[in-house]
Amino acid sequence: MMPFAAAVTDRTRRLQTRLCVGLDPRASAYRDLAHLRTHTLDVLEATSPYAACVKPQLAFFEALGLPGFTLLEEVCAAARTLGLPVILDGKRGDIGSTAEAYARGWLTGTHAGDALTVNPFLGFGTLTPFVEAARANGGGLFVLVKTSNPDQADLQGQGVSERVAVEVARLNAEEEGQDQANTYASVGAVVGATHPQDLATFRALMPRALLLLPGLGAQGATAAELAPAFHAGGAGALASASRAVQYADGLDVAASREAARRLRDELNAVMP
Ligand SMILES: O=c1ccn([C@@H]2O[C@H](COP(=O)(O)O)[C@@H](O)[C@H]2O)c(=O)[nH]1
Repeated sequence: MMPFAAAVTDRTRRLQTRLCVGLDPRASAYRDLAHLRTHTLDVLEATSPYAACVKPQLAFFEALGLPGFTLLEEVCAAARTLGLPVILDGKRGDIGSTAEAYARGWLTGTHAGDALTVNPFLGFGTLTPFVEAARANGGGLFVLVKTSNPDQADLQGQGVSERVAVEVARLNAEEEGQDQANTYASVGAVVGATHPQDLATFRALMPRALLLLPGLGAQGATAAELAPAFHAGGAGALASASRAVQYADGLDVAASREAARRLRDELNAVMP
């Protein structure tokens, strides 16, 4: 199986899409669990022709309890059938021994994804179990570098994000020589699409990292501002939208499909 970063890059090139479709199934939007399940799987299938990958938000699945884990497994299996790499958005991170369990569960377990978002806030050493699991399994990581929310400035300003970015680049440099065939290494970075003024800096600081850019649509970011995150030819980043696709017009799946198509086209129109 192709490593995660290579699989996403290959899909981007073949289907000409840089869109990551987020799945954040909100229980309050549905009659019952069966309704939530059907709609989530229908949105996944309907938007897949326009998606480079899919990003289930673990919080919404965990909030459903055991049935949520069952649904997550179904989503991951359906995505694989559709050829879509899966990024689990869990923002995991903890002391090393607990990080090992997170890494095992979310990168190698029964409900594992192809990639996981991770939080470096407990220290760079706590990323090691995730990095090892990703490298050993052809998986990917997205380290939180500068998140999309306005409150990120409380703690992520004043050079902190840049420091994390330098660590991401260092981890990726360790892979040089091991896997020169792949343009992008296993460790990617989350940089909010809501910070267009910073995208060129982070692109330059992390040349071999795939950038995950959440915040497209509902959080106000537009495709037109995201070009600096991409390398020439339009590779190297994934712009992510959840509510703007899944609930583009209530629960109308055709509207979700159309929103994904439109976002794909808007991103393609600004590629360097
Ligand atoms: O910096 C970040 C990291 C992750 N997220 C997650 O992405 C989606 C965004 O949902 P929208 O509906 O497209 O706003 C959600 O799951 C967040 O937890 C983020 O927003 N920002």
